[in-house]
Amino acid sequence: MTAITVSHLGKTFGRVRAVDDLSFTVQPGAVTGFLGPNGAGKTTTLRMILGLVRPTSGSATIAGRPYRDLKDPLRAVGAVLEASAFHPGRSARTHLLAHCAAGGLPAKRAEEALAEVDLTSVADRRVGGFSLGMRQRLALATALLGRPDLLILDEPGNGLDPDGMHWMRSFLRDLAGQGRTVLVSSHVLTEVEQVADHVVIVAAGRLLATGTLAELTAGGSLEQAFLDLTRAAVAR
Ligand SMILES: Nc1ncnc2c1ncn2[C@@H]1O[C@H](COP(=O)(O)OP(=O)(O)OP(=O)(O)O)[C@@H](O)[C@H]1O
Repeated sequence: MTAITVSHLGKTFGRVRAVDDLSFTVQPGAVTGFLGPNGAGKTTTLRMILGLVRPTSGSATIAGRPYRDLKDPLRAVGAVLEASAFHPGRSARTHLLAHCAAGGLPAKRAEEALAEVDLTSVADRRVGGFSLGMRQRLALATALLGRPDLLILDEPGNGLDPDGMHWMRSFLRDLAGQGRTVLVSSHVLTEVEQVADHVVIVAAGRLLATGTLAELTAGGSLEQAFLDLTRAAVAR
C-alpha cells in the first residue's frame, strides 16, 4: 500500500497560499526526498500530513487513513519536525524514558533507541551540553521509540557538519534497507541526491515534478534538473 497519499492539498494563511493543489504519493520501503526552496511549503505540507495543521482543501493520508484516524500513531509514524526543544537539564536517557512513559512504550525502547543512533556512550550527559548533531540524533531516537514503519523528517541535515551529514545519510539509507519508509525534506539538492530513491519537487506551494531520482536527473545533476524545472515554471 502507498505509505502517504497527498491529494489536491491546499493551505492558505491569510493571503499567503503556502500549499496549492499539491498531489503526490510516497512509496513504502524507500527514501523520498521532498525538495523545494525556502518558503516552498514543505514544512506546512509535512505538518498537514501529521495532522498538526488543518488543510484549507484536499487531504493527506498515511496508509490510507488521515493521521488522526491511525489506531496506534506512535507505532505507525515517527516525526522530527525541527531541531527539537529538549529540557536542557535532562540526560538523553531520562528524556527518552519520559517519552516511553508518556507514550505507553516499554522502557527498554529507550536503551535500544540510544544504541540505534549511537548515543549510548553519552546517554547520561545533560542534553544542554549536546552539539547540534547529537541533538538531531536524540530527536531521531525519540521518533524511533515506537519502531514506526514511516519516518517524516523536516530538514534533518540543517546545521550539521560533514561528519554529521554523512552519519545522517547512512542512517536514512539503513532505515530504507530495513524496509521502512522515509520522507525527508530539504532545500539542499546535493544532500538529497546522495540519499533519495524518489524525489518530490515543490516551489511556491505547487508540485514541479515527482519521480525516481534517475528519471528526474536523466544522467545529469539534480541541481540542473531543479533549475530547468523552476525556470520552466516561472516562464509559464
Ligand atoms: N503559521 C503561518 N502563518 C502564516 N504564514 C505561514 C505560516 N506557516 C507558514 N507560512 C508561510 O507559508 C509559506 C510556506 O512556508 P513553509 O514553512 O511551509 O515552507 P518551507 O518550504 O518549509 O520553507 P523552509 O525551507 O524555509 O522551511 C511561507 O510563505 C511562510 O511564510
